[in-house]
Amino acid sequence: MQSGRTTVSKFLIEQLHGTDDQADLAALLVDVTAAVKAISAMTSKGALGGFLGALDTQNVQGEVQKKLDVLSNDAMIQACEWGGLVAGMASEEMDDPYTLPKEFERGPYLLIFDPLDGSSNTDVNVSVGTIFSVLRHTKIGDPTVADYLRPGVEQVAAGYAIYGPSTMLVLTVGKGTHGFTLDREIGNFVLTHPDLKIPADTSEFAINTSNERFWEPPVQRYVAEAKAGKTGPRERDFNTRWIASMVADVHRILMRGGIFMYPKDTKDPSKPGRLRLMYEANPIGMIVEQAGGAASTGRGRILEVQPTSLHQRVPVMLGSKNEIARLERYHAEYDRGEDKAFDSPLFKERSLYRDEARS
Ligand SMILES: O=P(O)(O)OC[C@H]1O[C@](O)(COP(=O)(O)O)[C@@H](O)[C@@H]1O
Repeated sequence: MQSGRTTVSKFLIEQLHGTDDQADLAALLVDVTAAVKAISAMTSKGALGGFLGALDTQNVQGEVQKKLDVLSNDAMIQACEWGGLVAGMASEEMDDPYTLPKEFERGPYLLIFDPLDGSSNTDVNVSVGTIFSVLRHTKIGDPTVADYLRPGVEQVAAGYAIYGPSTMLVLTVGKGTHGFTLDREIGNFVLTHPDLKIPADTSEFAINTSNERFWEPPVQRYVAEAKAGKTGPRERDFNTRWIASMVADVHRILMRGGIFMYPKDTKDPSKPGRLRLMYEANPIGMIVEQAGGAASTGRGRILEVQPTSLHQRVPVMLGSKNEIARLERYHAEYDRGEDKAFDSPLFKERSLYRDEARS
């Protein structure tokens, strides 16, 4: 390996030196990187390995499972169950938490993950990812579901892998957010993006605009003003991107700023959003905050949401903190009934959206 390069294991041991989690947490995260390398090999092989396509099974969200969803889930379990570092695991692809086989020692952590994020993109060769969150588990014996339902502020580590042109790992143990690139020649992740910082301001937003008429007015207002650009109250032009892989959209924001939104909408009022709190919003929220950004439901900090179920969904708005602050202000004005913006000419044009969303 080229001199001066730092591998992820060396980096973690240095970052965790002298902390309670010194050895075990570093070891667990290294086990996670082993799973990520296995998933990276499968995603990069694609059709050659017969890894594409869907199964005739559905996960607890009612989504048709892709072959890679299940294979990635297996890879995470096999890499992390044997080391005596976890007491249990929970995943987007499993209805209930995974109980370790009897022969494996129970460890001090709970690992919660989305084994393959953006799986709607697997068959079209667009970047996908793996997202993970680590909580401390101090109780003796197998954890109950309630042991997992802890707010994001209690995470001791979080990260994601992105399987794109290169495979990268971005993680935090609460001391900033750092990026590593998989060097396939040595089979290891090397520190390439230390101390990532998200600019406070941005002119780039990411949201699935096909849901626009279902959004709440504060989000309609924010997007309408961004689209109006120089001709509107923001007096500058905005750009938009939507990859439909949260990891890929968030990675872009860590590289150059921006905001990502998957707000609640009236498409399915029973669901307060599409993305899951425990293994999407919380880990990404910690990564973004540790990089100087903000992560909000629109009405408060995501990491302070008290979970009530393993697969619950939340509205997600995250990225450049000044734009998130603006979005929160729009929500507060709307909730106080002070949404004067909706009397603006910009909105008179778009009255269609407003009325429907209020009804
Ligand atoms: O299909 P939509 O509405 O654009 O939603 C895309 C969003 O859904 C997700 O694919 C959900 O994640 P999963 O693929 O893990 O279910 C996110 O990665 C992405 O941001």
